[in-house]
Amino acid sequence: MLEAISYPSVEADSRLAVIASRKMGPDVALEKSVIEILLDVKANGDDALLRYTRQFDASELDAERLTVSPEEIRSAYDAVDPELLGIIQEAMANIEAFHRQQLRPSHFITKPDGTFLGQMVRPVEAAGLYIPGGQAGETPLLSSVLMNGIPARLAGVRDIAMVTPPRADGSVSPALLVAAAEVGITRIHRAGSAWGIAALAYGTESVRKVDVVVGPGNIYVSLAKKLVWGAVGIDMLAGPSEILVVADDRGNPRYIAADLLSQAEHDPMASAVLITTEASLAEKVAASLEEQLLRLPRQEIARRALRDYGAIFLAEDLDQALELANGIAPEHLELQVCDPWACLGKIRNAGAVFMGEWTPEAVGDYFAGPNHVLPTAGTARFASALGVENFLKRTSVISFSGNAFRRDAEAIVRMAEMEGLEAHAASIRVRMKP
Ligand SMILES: NC(=O)c1ccc[n+]([C@@H]2O[C@H](COP(=O)([O-])OP(=O)(O)OC[C@H]3O[C@@H](n4cnc5c(N)ncnc54)[C@H](O)[C@@H]3O)[C@@H](O)[C@H]2O)c1
Ligand SMILES: N[C@H](CO)Cc1c[nH]c[nH+]1
Ligand SMILES: [Zn+2]
Repeated sequence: MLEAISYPSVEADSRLAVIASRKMGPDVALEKSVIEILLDVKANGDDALLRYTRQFDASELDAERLTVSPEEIRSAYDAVDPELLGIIQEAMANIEAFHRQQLRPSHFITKPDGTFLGQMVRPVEAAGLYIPGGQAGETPLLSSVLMNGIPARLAGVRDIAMVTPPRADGSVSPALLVAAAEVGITRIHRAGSAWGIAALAYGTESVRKVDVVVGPGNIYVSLAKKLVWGAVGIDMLAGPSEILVVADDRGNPRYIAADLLSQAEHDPMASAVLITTEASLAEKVAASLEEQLLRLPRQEIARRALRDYGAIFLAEDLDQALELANGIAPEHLELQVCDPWACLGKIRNAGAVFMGEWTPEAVGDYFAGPNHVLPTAGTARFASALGVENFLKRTSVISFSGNAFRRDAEAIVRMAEMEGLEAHAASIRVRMKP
């Protein structure tokens, strides 16, 4: 049972340090194990992929099944409830409408002296999406297919690859396959964890390498993404989920407990924190957590997340509660307060903010439209939600006329000389002579 901790206090500081320990700091043992996997896949391709997949996910998988066949996708449509397909399409429409606003055209400016300056926006040629398999591949995050795939398609990426861990019998959930087909994913490979990321980054016989790797995942996935950055681009570190609820006396304890559990059930490494100004609310939320936990199929996962990375902090006032939230910089921040709009301006660090009692975090996970792939472990201080821009590059374009060149030549030569870069200066001077 979570007990409220007064904030500020020594006890609060030590609990905050535990929560902060989820940050991806140097962890020699973990990094070593992930680096070994990455190097193995880089050197041994499909052989390594199959070895890890058989060891961790599907003991019988063979090389021919590393890539999902078109027949499997066709038969997935027969296995999926048409009502679910309709819901997927409805969610897609919301997500697409929201992300369409993120498209930015190339732009150029022209000057009277004949100078053209601009920025050409182009999609990456190939993107790789990591779609979590869930525990033992049994609870695949089909909503993550939509959240990753739709911005990639809107950006104009031609080759959209997806990797996901297979289930124990080697299959991939039909719902996941249907969602991928609906979104326009071009190829699907059965490969999870760090080896899936390595396959996308370095390529294997079966998996063509990509230019950018995006998507959420557990600690191994996130660390692998961090380590392959440079060989490919990545979106951010979207690791184990987290929720932080700020509540005043108007907060509904049952709703708050339910929302905390909605993220705690993702992963034993998930984090769920309540900061409230009301001691009686803190007690009621703690009791409701216990009661609701008993009804959850993923009770064990949620319980561990709460035990290891859960907390209830009792702040002196709302401003202090919001400041503490800014310091934690959570992936999801719920404002379960009397006037959430009055608080919004004080929020500086959060992946997404959920306003008031009718906006539980799960609304954003599935349906509202903004992306649910979000920065975790304090990285919301500098990172943002996945979006169309993660699949785009901007190339600068510069065109000078002779007049513009002659006007600026001397100044450029002076700057090059100041840096001691004579060849730079010479490349200007050679054009200054008749
Ligand atoms: N931040 C976000 O935007 C966001 C969005 C959705 C999900 N998530 C998070 O993504 C994660 C999904 O995790 P998941 O388990 O459902 O799926 P996952 O695909 O990320 O993890 C399962 C994979 O990890 C492998 N694995 C297990 N133990 C391993 C080990 N010791 N070494 C290497 N690999 C190992 C499994 O074999 C499997 O391939 C959760 O933490 C969830 O909270 C985050
Ligand atoms: N809450 C997750 C992001 O942390 C996204 C998700 C997918 N399905 C359910 N939830
Ligand atoms: Zn969720």
